[in-house]
Amino acid sequence: MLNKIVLIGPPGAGKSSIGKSLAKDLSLPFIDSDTEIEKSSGKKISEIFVDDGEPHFRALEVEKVKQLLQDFEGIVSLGGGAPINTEISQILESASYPVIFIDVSIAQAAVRIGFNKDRPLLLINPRQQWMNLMSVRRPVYEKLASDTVSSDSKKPHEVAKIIVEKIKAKI
Ligand SMILES: Nc1ncnc2c1ncn2[C@@H]1O[C@H](COP(=O)(O)OP(=O)(O)OP(=O)(O)O)[C@@H](O)[C@H]1O
Ligand SMILES: O=C(O)C1=C[C@@H](O)[C@@H](O)[C@H](O)C1
Ligand SMILES: [Mg+2]
Repeated sequence: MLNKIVLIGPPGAGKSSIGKSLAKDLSLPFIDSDTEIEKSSGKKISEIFVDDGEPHFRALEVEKVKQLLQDFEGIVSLGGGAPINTEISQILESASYPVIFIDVSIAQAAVRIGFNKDRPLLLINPRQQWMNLMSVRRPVYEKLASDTVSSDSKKPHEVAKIIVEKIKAKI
């Protein structure tokens, strides 16, 4: 039985929006690693970056994501940088559940991300930073993904529908 689907991809791909739609379609619960880190720490991600630094955020992230991947049954949206951690990538690489890379072009990501202060890695020159992150991360996302779906020019519920079709075709 399908009890877990993990969504990976860069900021602005639509993981959180698509994940919620997918959860509704499949009548499964939804969880977002960023939101869970914020709940446990009582701080926004941007505050953790400013107050405690990125290494502290990454330490919280690896523990939270490992716990979610082990215990949570439903749709899991991971923070954009989570798959870069070796412990997390090893878990995803040997996973028996679908790992979906939500791809997006820089043109669409730029529109969606804008200058949102909630994305601490993209505060200065967000377009260039996003491209820098993607040049390192794209090969990792591609290696870990059991399927890739682009969210360009599609609404979250349309992407969710495509994901369901791809997964059902494999069962
Ligand atoms: N398919 C889409 N078309 C247009 N806008 C979208 C689409 N998907 C998401 N958005 C919008 O883009 C923004 C980013 O979406 P979302 O938060 O779901 O992305 P994310 O991949 O979870 O990003 P992050 O890694 O920063 O959490 C939101 O404002 C959302 O409403
Ligand atoms: O791409 C990243 O490294 C990040 C993406 C967000 O989901 C958050 O996890 C945080 O802002 C870091
Ligand atoms: Mg998100």
